[in-house]
Amino acid sequence: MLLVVAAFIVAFVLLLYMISPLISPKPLKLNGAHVVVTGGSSGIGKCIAMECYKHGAFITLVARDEHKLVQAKKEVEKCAINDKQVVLCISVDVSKDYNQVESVIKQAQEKLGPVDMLVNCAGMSISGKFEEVEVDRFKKLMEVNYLGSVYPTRAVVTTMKERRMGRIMFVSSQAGQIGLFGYTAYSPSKFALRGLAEALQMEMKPYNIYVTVAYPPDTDTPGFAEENKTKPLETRLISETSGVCQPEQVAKVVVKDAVQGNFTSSFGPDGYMLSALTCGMSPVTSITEGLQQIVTMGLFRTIALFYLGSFDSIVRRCMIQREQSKAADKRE
Ligand SMILES: NC(=O)C1=CN([C@@H]2O[C@H](COP(=O)(O)OP(=O)(O)OC[C@H]3O[C@@H](n4cnc5c(N)ncnc54)[C@H](OP(=O)(O)O)[C@@H]3O)[C@@H](O)[C@H]2O)C=CC1
Ligand SMILES: CCCCCCCCCCCCCCCC(=O)[C@@H](N)CO
Repeated sequence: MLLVVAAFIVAFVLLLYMISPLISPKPLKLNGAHVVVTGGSSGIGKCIAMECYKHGAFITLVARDEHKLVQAKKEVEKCAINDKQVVLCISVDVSKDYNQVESVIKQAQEKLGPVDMLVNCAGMSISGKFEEVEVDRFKKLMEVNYLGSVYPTRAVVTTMKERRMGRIMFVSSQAGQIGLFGYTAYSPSKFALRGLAEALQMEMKPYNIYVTVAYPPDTDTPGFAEENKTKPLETRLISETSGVCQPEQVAKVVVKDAVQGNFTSSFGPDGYMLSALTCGMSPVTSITEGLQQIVTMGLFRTIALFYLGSFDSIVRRCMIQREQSKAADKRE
């Protein structure tokens, strides 16, 4: 009898342990909130700012080029839902000097109040074969994509912890979930954000601060157009698997996930599968999410093997084609 009771108690405690991390946080109210968007002057970042503005937020746009910032400010202002809303522009390089980043964030907080949500979207991509990418580009991408997210985050967390509230978003990429041909410099800088986010979330959760990592596929932006100018054929063919989406759609999804406090934000069916497959030890934010991961893991891994096979064959085909055309050139 005693044994049965003890077994029940143990089972109950285990169940509580399993369920406790699954409890969803309370959604953030965007109306009246101060949202800082780095990389807010273009592409995905600009659309995230517009999406938040449509929900009544106050916005600080952070980027380097002042002209682009002013243009973006005008576009964001068109999305206003009341006449109290304000868009502030700050020109700074988020990847260079921490003190500078800290001081501009301070300025923004003085003008628009404490930051409720930080969106780390400033970033860039360089693609190319490993041995053809200039060595200093590896450092550059880590600086912009990784340190450029660490610095603004570091500048806001103290106040967030004091206020016992906040949201921090990191814009990674599907190339931050899977390493692809041509992304030897880019992928690591996006994988790094995941590690940062996991560690940070564990520290921040008791303070009611929730971290979101967004993994968009190729998205139709000025940055994407720039990247395409030098993208290897292999990278293009492999990326086409998950298609190109519009920044407005991406913005809608990621803002919703951040508001809800979801740790992972993915886009489209491939994005969904990739996220379930690569969930690892990442935090779970709802019971459905946890159950879906448990049930689909084996199936998605099976599907993934077919994808990997097709990527390998793309790489092989491109190599053979290149060798043939080289040989033909020699003959001429
Ligand atoms: N488009 C895509 O296919 C995908 C993009 N992503 C990621 O989304 C993010 C946004 O991409 P996207 O919208 O395409 O890019 P864009 O090139 O269109 O916009 C990038 C933004 O970041 C700013 N920025 C770049 N470097 C710095 C810096 N050092 N300091 C401050 N601001 C900076 C730019 O302004 P300025 O140059 O004036 O500083 C600009 O506002 C990036 O992190 C990218 O890696 C992820 C998946 C897919
Ligand atoms: C079950 C398994 C499913 C597997 C699906 C795999 C799909 C892989 C596609 C990867 C696309 C990478 C896009 C990178 C976008 C990016 O970050 C740059 N464009 C930035 O400018």
